[in-house]
Amino acid sequence: MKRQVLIGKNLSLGYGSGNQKKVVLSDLDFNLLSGQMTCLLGPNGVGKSTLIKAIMGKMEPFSGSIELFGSAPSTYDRDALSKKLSVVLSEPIFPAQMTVEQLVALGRTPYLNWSGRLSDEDKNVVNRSLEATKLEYLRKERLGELSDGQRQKAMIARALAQDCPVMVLDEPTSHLDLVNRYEVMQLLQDIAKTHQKAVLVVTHDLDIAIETSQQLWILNCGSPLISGTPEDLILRGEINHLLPSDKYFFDSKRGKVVMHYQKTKIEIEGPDELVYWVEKALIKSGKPFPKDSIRISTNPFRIFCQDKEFTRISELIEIL
Ligand SMILES: Nc1ncnc2c1ncn2[C@@H]1O[C@H](COP(=O)(O)OP(=O)(O)OP(=O)(O)O)[C@@H](O)[C@H]1O
Repeated sequence: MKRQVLIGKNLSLGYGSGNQKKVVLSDLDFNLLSGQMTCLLGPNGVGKSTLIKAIMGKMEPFSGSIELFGSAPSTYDRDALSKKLSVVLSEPIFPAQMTVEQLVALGRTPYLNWSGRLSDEDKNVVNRSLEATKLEYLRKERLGELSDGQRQKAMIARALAQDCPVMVLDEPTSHLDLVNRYEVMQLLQDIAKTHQKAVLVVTHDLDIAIETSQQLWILNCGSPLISGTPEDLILRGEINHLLPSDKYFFDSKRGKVVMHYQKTKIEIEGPDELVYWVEKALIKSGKPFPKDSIRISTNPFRIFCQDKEFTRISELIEIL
């Protein structure tokens, strides 16, 4: 049973006051559900990090409300909040001398007794968090000596060790390679599902968000927050709210953002999938299109044009 853990109603957020007031987000309504990973997407400067600050209780709304388990985040004391909400910020501050293991153990701080010692259970949680993020081999390494991506994973491991019902991560995969991006997002999705946590991830990776999340929240300047399953947003065309330009659109058949290319005037004959890539390469080349029609065959892959036969698109482009 999914539960609403974080609710925003008519939320308006921004900076400054009086004449200097700058409203960044207005009339925002949302429900973050447990058991799901939700990805928050939107263009640079739209206010994603601002929303996270409000969720962390670091700023009061200009109007409307935000409730974490029924109370405004700013009303929780530090200990109580750190048992409800773990946060991974995009530009984390870290002591360079600290080891990965020490950082991850910090996630257990809210649960330590007066002695400040880790219990066996705390140590188990730290080990499980290192294991889940595949960081065991780096446990004794100092944070200052890690790559940006390794450090990013260590920050995620710390948030996992904090074991809160709500996890909020601001661009947690920005320094990771492609495979690690998928793996970390898949891990967060698994955690959400298996442990009934509500996970909110700010990301610019639309493809990975579509592939791994159960909910998308789309923020765009001046419009209400759009939310729904990725598949619903694609089928209803609402995903295009992320792409205000006439230059791009979300191709639902291919499942990715593509540019509006000017159609070629030449005739290309062959299987749709191959015609698509040959046409794309011809347009991108900027070369004049061949006067003759093009035919493409599969098994073996061949391009026939101007009485010649090519095994690669680049060979055809070279002669144009
Ligand atoms: N401390 C601040 N004081 C005043 N304005 C701020 C402050 N922090 C952010 N802003 C402004 O608020 C707006 C939203 O910024 P925010 O960092 O929330 O955007 P974002 O969606 O997270 O962007 P990005 O994708 O680039 O990280 C921007 O116009 C920014 O200039």
